[in-house]
Order: sequence, then C-alpha cells, then structure tokens
Amino acid sequence: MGKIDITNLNLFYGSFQALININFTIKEKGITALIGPSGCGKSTFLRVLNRMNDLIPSVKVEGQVHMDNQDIYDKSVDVVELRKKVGMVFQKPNPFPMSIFDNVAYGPRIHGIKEKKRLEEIVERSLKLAALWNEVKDRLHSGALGLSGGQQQRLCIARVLSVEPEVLLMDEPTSALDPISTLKVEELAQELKEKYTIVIVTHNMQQAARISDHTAFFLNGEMIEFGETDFIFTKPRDKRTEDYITGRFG
Ligand SMILES: Nc1ncnc2c1ncn2[C@@H]1O[C@H](COP(=O)(O)OP(=O)(O)OP(=O)(O)O)[C@@H](O)[C@H]1O
Repeated sequence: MGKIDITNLNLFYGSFQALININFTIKEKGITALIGPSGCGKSTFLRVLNRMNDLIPSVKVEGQVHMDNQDIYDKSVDVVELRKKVGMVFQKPNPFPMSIFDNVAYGPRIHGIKEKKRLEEIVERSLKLAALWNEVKDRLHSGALGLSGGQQQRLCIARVLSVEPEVLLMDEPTSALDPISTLKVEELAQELKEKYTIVIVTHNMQQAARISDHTAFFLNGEMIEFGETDFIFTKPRDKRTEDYITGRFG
C-alpha cells in the first residue's frame, strides 16, 4: 500500500478518452515526476488526485483512486477537505491581489482560524517552510503582486502549506521561472519531500532526473512505465520511454 493507489483509472472528456487504464502506486513522501509529450494526460492525471476535474462538466472518471486506503471518488468524501489535504501549485504563479500575509492566511481563515496571533504563527511557519521568510519578513503587509515571479511561486507554495496538506501537486511549477528561481523551487521541493508526498509534472527531463525519486512516463493517455527515476533514465524497459528520454520525440 502506498500513499495513493490508482487502479484501472479511465478518464473521459465527453467521448474523448484522456486517461486509459492507469495503474500504479505513489509512495508516501518523496517526489514522483510525471513526464511525457504535450497532451499525453499528465495534467489531467494530476487533477484526478484532488478531484479538480470535477469542475469540468463533461468529465467522467472510472476506476479507483485510494488515498490512505480511502477511495477519494467515494460519495462520502468531502471535496473541500480533500483539497486541503492535497494542495496544488500551478505553472503560472497565481497569488491573490492582496498582501503577502493575507495570501498565506487566506486558507486558514477559510477553515475557521481567526485569532491574530495564531494566524501570525501560521504565516511565519508557512513562509519559512517555503524558504521565503527571510526575503519578505519586513514587508508582510505589502502587495504580493510586487514580488518577483520566483518569489510569487514560493508564496503560492506557502499558501498551500498553510493548511497543512499531506500531498503537494505541482503542475510544471518552474516553467515560467528564470534559472535561479527554478533552482530555488527545486531545492525547496527537495526539502519538502521529507515531510510531504510530492507529485510534479515537468517537461524538463533534467529536472525530473535531478529531483524525483520515482518517474512515470505517460504517452497518449497511457502510463507506459513507472519506476525509480535512476532506473527509468538509465535502463528503461520500454522502447517508447527510451525514445522519449533520449529526445527522439516529444
Ligand atoms: N477540459 C478539457 N476538455 C476536453 N479535452 C481536454 C480538456 N483538458 C485536456 N483535454 C485533452 O486531454 C488530453 C490530455 O491533456 P492534458 O492537459 O492532461 O495533457 P498534458 O500531458 O498535461 O499536456 P501539456 O504537457 O501540454 O500540459 C489532450 O488531448 C487535451 O486536449
């Protein structure tokens, strides 16, 4: 049993099948990278894990996704609680147009925390976890949109961490960032993986090889190969994986 067990997962957008019979297990803690050419279903798969696809009317999901032994598609599941447990960071940093403090306090406030001192503690802890505290501690009440792109992305990570998730989904979190900010976010992911289960979509093969423990290769809606990252990048079993990682397509 892993943190997340995916069994016979199929996903349809109307009559188009975007995910085809996916089976694999994501272990607790560590980083799992999802790689594959554009349009192969990586983001769709990521959104399955916190039921973000529920927001798209034509979507139909079949199969099971168990997290901590509970089927997250069961009718009894509270989706708001699920999304607290499974946080998501997107490609483009998307801070709210409010102060740095209020961005991080937003989630805890929604979940009922009102006491100022408690919120201050949460904001400090989350910004420290996101390796942003030192850069912003003197300007917590300035607008978040005044931060650099890389700082904004780490703020978005702090915002997710503020509600104490267990799983972090990252959809190409560095593709809009410069190389130095990318490195910072990669280093941060390396630290966070000790405490959190991280699933990251990346187009950057070097990034997958650098930071992930496990890699899943997707192609045309199928998960072709899954295994330890070192293995996938040195001795892939499937010819299609080899062709992709050696740059023959994609
Ligand atoms: N809301 C939607 N409605 C209909 N089809 C969709 C929708 N979202 C994605 N698709 C289709 O599902 C397939 C998988 O898309 P998805 O975005 O998951 O791929 P991806 O591997 O993440 O691609 P990229 O690397 O370009 O982000 C594509 O054919 C895409 O056109």
